[in-house]
Amino acid sequence: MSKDLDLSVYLVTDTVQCGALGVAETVRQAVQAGATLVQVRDPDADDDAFLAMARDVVETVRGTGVPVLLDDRVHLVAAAGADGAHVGQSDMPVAQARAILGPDPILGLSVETGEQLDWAVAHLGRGDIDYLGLGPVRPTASKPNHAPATGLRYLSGLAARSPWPCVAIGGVKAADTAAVRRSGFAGVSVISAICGQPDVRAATRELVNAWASGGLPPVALTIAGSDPSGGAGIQADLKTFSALGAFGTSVITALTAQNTQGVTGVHVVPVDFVAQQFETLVADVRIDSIKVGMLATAELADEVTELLGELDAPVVLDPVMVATSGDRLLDDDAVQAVRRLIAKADIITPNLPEAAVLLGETQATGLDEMSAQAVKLRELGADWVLLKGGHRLDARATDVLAGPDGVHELVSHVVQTKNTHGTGCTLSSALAALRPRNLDWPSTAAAAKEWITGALDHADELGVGHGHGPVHHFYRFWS
Ligand SMILES: Nc1ncnc2c1ncn2[C@@H]1O[C@H](COP(=O)(O)OP(=O)(O)OP(=O)(O)O)[C@@H](O)[C@H]1O
Ligand SMILES: Cc1ncc(CO)c(N)n1
Ligand SMILES: [Mg+2]
Repeated sequence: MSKDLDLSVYLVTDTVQCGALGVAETVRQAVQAGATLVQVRDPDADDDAFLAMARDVVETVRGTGVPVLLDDRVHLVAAAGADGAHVGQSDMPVAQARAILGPDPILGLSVETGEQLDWAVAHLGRGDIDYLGLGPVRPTASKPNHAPATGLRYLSGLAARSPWPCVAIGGVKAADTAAVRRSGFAGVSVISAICGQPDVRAATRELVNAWASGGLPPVALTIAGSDPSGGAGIQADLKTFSALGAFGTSVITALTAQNTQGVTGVHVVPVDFVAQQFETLVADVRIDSIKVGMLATAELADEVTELLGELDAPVVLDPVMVATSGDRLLDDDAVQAVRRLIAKADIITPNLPEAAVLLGETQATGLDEMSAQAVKLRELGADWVLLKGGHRLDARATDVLAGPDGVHELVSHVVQTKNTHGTGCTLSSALAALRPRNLDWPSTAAAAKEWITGALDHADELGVGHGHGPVHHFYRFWS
């Protein structure tokens, strides 16, 4: 009987690495964020302590449908109420384990070499085991004396020959998930990629989302204006997408003649051609995330509102009204149309002047006012509002994120630079690039804030223009 096992995100616990959070709470948060299988592992614990921990984990996941396996301790599976066991090459032989477990519980086997796989194929029936753990992919702290890492290429060769589904194990990181998925595995088995992570849910969701994407990068779409100076607009958006691991696509709403000192002209793209760019693209290319920037006119804003109804990807709306130089980028009569578009957005990212215009109020000066305006802006229809603080820069460069769960502050240090052209475009594009791989908007916003701060930290290394220069979109890549 083939068991319907979801091996995609397989958590192996490590008591030491789980730290103060503890094993059961780590498991609870990981399962909440989408972990599909749990193996309780602690080679140093005695049976009594191990059984207590296993029972705690079984109770923690009760009702979720997520199976709990015991590492090596086949004889404790029934007492723990667990769903099966996993044995290594030096643990109890599979035949003996299966005799103790009976036919129904899940049984996994570690395999490190081709010879071990050949032995299993020659000596084990299809139903004797349910999956193989192939590894180690790379040296792992969890098994310091383990067989030398054989690497994914070698292991995928084993997976291709295996009659059982296989998980990749041993030093597997979130960044490996795409390659593992493309290499024919049924899942990733991880310890330190989840255990001991500062945010277990976010770490787990990154694995879940990477696996769900089939190993492909998210495709992000920017619907915005062109900034020839490269610091803002679609140019900044596409650089940001690329720097953060998304494939960038674009629909251009307006051409600007612009440099780091100002905007000398705007040519708005005819609405029908904006629609034609969009329809031609989405007819062929999947879109996982959307950023909307400069719209220039009410007509364009209303057209984009219609077009967005054709997709269900998350939408980041940067309600662009004025460039850093102070030049207008949105007609006065277009504000109401932008308000209508907000209802289609999942998150909006106004700066302080834009928030004041959208609310018909004066610009917030203090943090309390920022929070109040961010909360009030949610009434326009977007669940999340990221009110950017670049125009009032307190000591922590505080932005305010308001959502269904309240208000979050996003903080960093203040970067002493004049090169802040396009910071808002860049931040909103970072949200669009990161959202498909993240747990939720708060974790996405925290990652985007960290990234934009780094781009500002390195902005002075570019030397572009004599006015407010661009931020450094590729600071993580250029030496
Ligand atoms: N000097 C700085 N130091 C640190 N963070 C900054 C600085 N200037 C801006 N930021 C951050 O950059 C992000 C963008 O905020 P900002 O208010 O500049 O957006 P914006 O006005 O829409 O930018 P633009 O319109 O030029 O694209 C925010 O996270 C803000 O806190
Ligand atoms: C094209 C374009 N979009 C957005 C901004 C906001 O900075 C800009 N300066 N130029
Ligand atoms: Mg802006």
